[in-house]
Amino acid sequence: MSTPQDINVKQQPAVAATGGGTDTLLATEQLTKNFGGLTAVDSVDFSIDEGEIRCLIGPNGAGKSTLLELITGQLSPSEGSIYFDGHELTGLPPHERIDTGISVKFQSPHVYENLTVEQNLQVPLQRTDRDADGVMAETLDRISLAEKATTGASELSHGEKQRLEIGMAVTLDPTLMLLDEPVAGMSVDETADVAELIGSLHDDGMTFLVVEHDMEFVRRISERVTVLNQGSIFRQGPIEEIETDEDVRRIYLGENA
Ligand SMILES: Nc1ncnc2c1ncn2[C@@H]1O[C@H](COP(=O)(O)OP(=O)(O)OP(=O)(O)O)[C@@H](O)[C@H]1O
Repeated sequence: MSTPQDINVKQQPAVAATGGGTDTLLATEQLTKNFGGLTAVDSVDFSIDEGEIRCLIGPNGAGKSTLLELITGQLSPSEGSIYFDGHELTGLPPHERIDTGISVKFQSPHVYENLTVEQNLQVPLQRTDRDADGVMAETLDRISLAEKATTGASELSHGEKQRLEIGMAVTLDPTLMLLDEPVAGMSVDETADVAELIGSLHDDGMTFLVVEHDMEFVRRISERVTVLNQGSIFRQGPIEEIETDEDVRRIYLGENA
């Protein structure tokens, strides 16, 4: 098992190559993942600045979830490196990455159906030495589930379950939150609630990387967007530029337009 090295990401070539500024929080360098003969993520140099809400978009099979899972450590890269907040993450197991300040909410809800809302939040809280009562009250309030604290998770709507899972990640007070399709299958109102929740966490300084297909939601939460296509970064820039880019429309937006 490798140990975190004190690497200043600001000095990494990948950061310079991808235009990362002096506040780069996460950087990947030549990150590659092969599944047999298929290259799902192909030599990706990618970076996120501290305080950003970055959305990662792209057609089905572009490699978005794979990139996320390489960052969390669910998958090991075939080649390349990942740096976060001054440490090299490559080779660290997922739980050690969480300890560096990365939390993740995967695509499908991972709440404990047989526990109440409060008990679900207690699960990650046990990992921390934070003031459990204070964090519990604040989180319930943030995710608008205070009135359902003692309700069984199985009785929650899809949107409430998604908010609960974001809340579970928030209890760890992460620096970077990774969200994989957080509003998939949600109603317009539920989607608006999640956008508001992300906005309020961002106001408090949290950085986000969000994989999402819902362009209305992307427009609402993100200023800067990265487009992945066939495992490579295809375009990167402000949402207004990305949306009007003919090539992006062709490979991605055309699907949903
Ligand atoms: N465990 C795996 N084994 C083999 N191939 C995989 C595995 N995981 C993903 N792939 C393949 O890698 C490619 C990228 O998949 P990935 O799920 O990362 O794409 P995505 O952009 O997240 O797609 P979607 O938007 O549909 O979720 C796809 O061709 C997929 O079939």
